[in-house]
Amino acid sequence: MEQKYTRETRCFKVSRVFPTDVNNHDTLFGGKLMSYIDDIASISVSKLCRTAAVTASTDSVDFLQPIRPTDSVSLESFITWTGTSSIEVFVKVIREDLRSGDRKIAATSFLTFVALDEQNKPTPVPQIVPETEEELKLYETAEQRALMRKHRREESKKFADFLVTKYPWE
Ligand SMILES: CC(=O)SCCNC(=O)CCNC(=O)[C@H](O)C(C)(C)COP(=O)(O)OP(=O)(O)OC[C@H]1O[C@@H](n2cnc3c(N)ncnc32)[C@H](O)[C@@H]1OP(=O)(O)O
Repeated sequence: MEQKYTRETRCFKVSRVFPTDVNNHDTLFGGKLMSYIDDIASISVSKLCRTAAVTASTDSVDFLQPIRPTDSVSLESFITWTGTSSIEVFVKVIREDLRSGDRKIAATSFLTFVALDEQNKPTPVPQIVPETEEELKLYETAEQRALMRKHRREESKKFADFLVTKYPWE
């Protein structure tokens, strides 16, 4: 089985917060941050598997700190765990006050992608090898998160079966 070190999947992105990126509280729009998160996570996934892959789920995006126009927003992503075709990615968002240099964790997120072959079917991915303390901690706790996701997915399917697809005006 092919293996890759976590560090080989690590990506980093730093942006300014422009006036078009903020909401009416003058903080970074949550949807913009979610788009940055999905974008960077997908690049870590490509570095791992080098095949097509889709976002299967996002566990949560925990917005811990507001990000203001005087901050920079940095995102770091890396693969924390792999199943057979599924890939867990962790994204850490840091906001830095550009006037003081003060840094805070502004958001964190776990996403799961699934690698696809040329027929768009799930396909096996290389296994990940963690090295640092942070990577090891996230790797060791990943199986538990994968189990919770499996359970949630089953519940979501049941819920979807219950929902109607009729439009309100029909
Ligand atoms: C990059 C983008 O923007 S993509 C756009 C947004 N994403 C999409 O459109 C994806 C839509 N969904 C799909 O295409 C399908 O549901 C897929 C590809 C995610 C899964 O396909 P299925 O045929 O249901 O896959 P299957 O049940 O065989 O599971 C394959 C793997 O995916 C994992 N998986 C499937 N759904 C989920 C989920 N919601 N969350 C976490 N893992 C999942 C399974 O646990 C399994 O993992 P393993 O191979 O490591 O054991």
